[in-house]
Amino acid sequence: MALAARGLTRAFGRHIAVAGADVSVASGTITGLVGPNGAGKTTLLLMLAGLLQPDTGTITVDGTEIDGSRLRSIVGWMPDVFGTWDSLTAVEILSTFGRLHGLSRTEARRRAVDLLELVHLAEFADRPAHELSRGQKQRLGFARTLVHRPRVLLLDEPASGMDPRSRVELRDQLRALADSGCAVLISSHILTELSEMVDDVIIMTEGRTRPSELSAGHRWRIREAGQPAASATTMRFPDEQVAAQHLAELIVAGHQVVEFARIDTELEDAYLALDADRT
Ligand SMILES: Nc1ncnc2c1ncn2[C@@H]1O[C@H](COP(=O)(O)OP(=O)(O)OP(=O)(O)O)[C@@H](O)[C@H]1O
Repeated sequence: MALAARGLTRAFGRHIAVAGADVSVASGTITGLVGPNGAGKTTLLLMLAGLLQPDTGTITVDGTEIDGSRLRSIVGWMPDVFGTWDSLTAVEILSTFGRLHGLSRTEARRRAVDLLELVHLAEFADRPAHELSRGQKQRLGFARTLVHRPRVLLLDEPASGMDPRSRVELRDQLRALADSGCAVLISSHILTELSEMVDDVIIMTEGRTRPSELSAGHRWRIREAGQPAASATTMRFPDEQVAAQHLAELIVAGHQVVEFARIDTELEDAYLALDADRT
């Protein structure tokens, strides 16, 4: 399912938090949303999730404009902090959301148990949520996001509080969801991690969006034997297959390639350049 928005605007009093933002997230892809504190990312995500009414602009799914209540049935929304009902167990919390999304009692319980397996919280299934650590609550929040099998996922700083293993698992789970056809939009300040995960990036500053150069593929660093590290070549390829093809051609042509790697600081570099522009 593809999600798109055009000219989204939202003000709080006289402060314009989002000022004509454009978003396009294709089915099967993961898009990063980055920008400084206060840029308007959460406000934008809330509008895309159908939880905040835009002042102007349109939101479409697969090309059809839809309203907030329809959006909420299609979209899985994961806020940066997942408030739980502390006295309910993990299974009860997920089943309750399942019931709210129209599942029968039996289906909701089965879905809750499956999702707790997925996020490695099965041992907490029948324990009250107040026993969960912050990172475990985030994982429970991710499970809740998936209860109604959403085809669009919007995640606001989902990895905050998660340990390294949980972050890697989250990344793999998001990729699997994208591969199954979901459109995923994820905001994060951890740019190196984000850059390993995303196919595309939207940069947001002062309420406005702009695509990043990453849309045109990633830059790769290439160094041959005897070539000083500082003078390694960099090239941009649209995808990994084209990069691999170029490497094969270099080898066949007799080049002694000793380094061929994607530059993972690319997003960070673009972001810092943007920050420098601001000051
Ligand atoms: N409910 C609200 N009432 C008034 N102002 C708000 C409200 N929500 C957000 N804002 C303001 O809108 C602007 C954008 O906030 P938002 O939370 O969308 O930014 P953000 O990019 O998600 O920031 P961060 O990276 O710090 O999470 C900020 O200036 C914020 O103070």
